[in-house]
Parts: sequence; C-alpha cells; structure tokens
Amino acid sequence: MNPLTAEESAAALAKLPGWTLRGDGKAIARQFAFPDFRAAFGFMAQVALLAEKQDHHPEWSNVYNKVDITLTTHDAGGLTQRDIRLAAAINKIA
Ligand SMILES: C[C@H](O)[C@H](O)[C@H]1CNC2=NC(N)=NC(=O)C2=N1
Repeated sequence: MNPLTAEESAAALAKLPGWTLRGDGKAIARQFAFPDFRAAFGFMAQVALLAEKQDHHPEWSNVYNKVDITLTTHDAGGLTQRDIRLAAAINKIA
C-alpha cells in the first residue's frame, strides 16, 4: 500500500478527532486517558483484538491510566490508509 500524500494525510486527520500528524508526516499519534489502569488495560485488550483483525499493529506505551499510540505502516515506510482505518476503529471504542 502506498503512503498517503501530505494532502491525503491532512484530509484524513481532519476526520480523526484527537490524532496528530508526527513532524515527519510518517505517523499519527494520540494519547488516551482513563480513570485507572484497569480501564486503560481493558482498552488495550480491545485494541489488540482490533489490530489482529486488521492485521495492523500499533506502536504503543502505557503508564498507569494513559495509553500512547503511534500508527505507521512499517511495510510502506509511512502513513497509509491502514493507519487511518485502525485509528478510526480505535476512536470508536475509546
Ligand atoms: C505479515 C504482516 O501481515 C505484516 O507484517 C503486517 C503486520 N502488521 C503491521 N503493522 C504495522 N503497523 N505496519 C505494518 O507494516 C504491518 N505489517
């Protein structure tokens, strides 16, 4: 899958509340905050299932109630429609 152009990335981002484009334009990121660790980890479990379903996997980290997610397509070396699709699905369950 080809990386998105800068214009395509901007258009996609406009429909993805909370996500920002990384400086190099090759990834998008968002931080999610929850009441506690249990809620954060429950969210991560749901995202893990989504990732397996879409065969597209996040770069992420967790500190107590916060989950930081970065999406990029390693195979393409940049941002693709696969990242946009996963981000939209993540927003739905957050
Ligand atoms: C073989 C497998 O389908 C690929 O390696 C998939 C798996 N998950 C992936 N996830 C992400 N974020 N980028 C990829 O390029 C990618 N490739």
